[in-house]
Amino acid sequence: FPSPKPHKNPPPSPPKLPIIGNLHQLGSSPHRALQAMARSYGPLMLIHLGSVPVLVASSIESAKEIMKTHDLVFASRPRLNIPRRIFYDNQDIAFSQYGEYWRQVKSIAVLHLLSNKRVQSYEHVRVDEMELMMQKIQRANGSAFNLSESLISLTNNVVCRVALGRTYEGRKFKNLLERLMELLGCFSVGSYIPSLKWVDWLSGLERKADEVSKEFDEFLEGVIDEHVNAKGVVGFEGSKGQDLVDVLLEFQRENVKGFHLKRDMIKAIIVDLFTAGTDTTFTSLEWAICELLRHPRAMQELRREVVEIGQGRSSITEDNLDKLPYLKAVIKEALRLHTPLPLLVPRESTEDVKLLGYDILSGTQVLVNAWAIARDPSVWEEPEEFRPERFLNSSIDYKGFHFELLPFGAGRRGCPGIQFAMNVNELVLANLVYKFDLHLVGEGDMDMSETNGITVHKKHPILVSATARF
Ligand code: HEM
Repeated sequence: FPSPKPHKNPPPSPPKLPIIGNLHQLGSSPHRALQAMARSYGPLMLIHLGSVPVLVASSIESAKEIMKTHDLVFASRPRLNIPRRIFYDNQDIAFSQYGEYWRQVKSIAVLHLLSNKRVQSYEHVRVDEMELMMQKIQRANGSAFNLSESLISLTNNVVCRVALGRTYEGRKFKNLLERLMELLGCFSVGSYIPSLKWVDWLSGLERKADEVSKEFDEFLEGVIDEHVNAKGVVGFEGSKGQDLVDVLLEFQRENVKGFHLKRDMIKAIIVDLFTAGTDTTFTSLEWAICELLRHPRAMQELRREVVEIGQGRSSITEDNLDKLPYLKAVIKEALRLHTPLPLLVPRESTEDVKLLGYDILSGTQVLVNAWAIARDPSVWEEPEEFRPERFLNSSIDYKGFHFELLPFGAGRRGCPGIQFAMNVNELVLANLVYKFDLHLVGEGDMDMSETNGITVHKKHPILVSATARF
């Protein structure tokens, strides 16, 4: 925790309560509560979660200051109680503190695990899993079909096959992943109010985190042993070439640049790929489909585009995807309205710094309200409306260079999995709309309630009735 230093010119702060600070104001939907607070206290405000000062950025300018102008100062992450227990003392990529270790593992991720070339090499995995899902929908033969559940299986299976070489479809693995994600979304009192650390223990939160990480560890031990024993027989059932565990084990053997990748580090990175890669990808796809079902004109336009490209062939292939501007616009618009991680992943400053005239102390936690920026009426026309057309003649992209649209963050800490996620989402969405007429099951409008947690899902699954078009 930061040492109490005199604070010369801090950003505006809402009044706080003793001990809990502003915690009680966050409610079940912190991104919405913080958006409302920013209307009174400005686009750069300092709130207090327990005893921890947290800087909240809610405008393009303030986000740019943090993730571009002073990106290096804000390139660390806070040490939080639950992630520390899950990621082998933060030896993963997403939660590790800024420094040489993070630089090494991030560069392994960017250059070797998630590079465009590597992602491309798994096209067969995406196509297989997409076709399997389409067959399941077809078999439902027009009766109510839980599309959300199917999308979760698809994203889990893709990450499993790419990372581990095969799928683990049993209920047990799915349940383990669900518990892991739920824990990451839990609020740990002890991380913010040191004097109440015992609450995490008493509530069973720490025990649950330790149990889940132990179970995951046993699972990963088995996976790694399997890979080590199968040395030379690269790739498992159904996969061609290397999977990501193979790539990491090769790094370990070769000791590249004198950097020794220990077994715990490999496991932490794999857990990261699951926690950062499955839920986010599934959620963004689910919201995109949900908006299309609510907006028949947009659905029709996308249908027109894919039919023109598909020309009666059985599927839309990956090499067609670049010829589908409306598809890309739909996905961008869904990411704008439903930023899967609305407050991104918290950062932490490592030096004192001046931001928009305010003094920010070293050790301040930072949240960027990307969701609020993406709905800012001073930036976006009719921001609450789903209008994919807004992106058709616009250069605005989500890769971290346009600060009005930041679903993947930006700068050094930006998401390395954009290509991975987008290849899955574009392929699945294009084929779903190409192959089926989808209708919402049930009466009335689609329920748009959100879950609370680090990733914001649709609360209730999408149930559709699908008629095959071929
Ligand atoms: C639609 C899907 C996804 C969304 C919305 C998303 C979003 C994000 C965000 C907001 C961050 C934090 C960025 C920041 O601090 O500036 C992040 C980091 C990260 N993401 Fe993603 N992500 C997605 C998919 C993926 C996938 C598929 C993978 C890997 C398979 C992945 C791996 C990571 C990792 C390893 C980090 C940590 C980077 C670091 O701390 O240096 N993400 N992601």
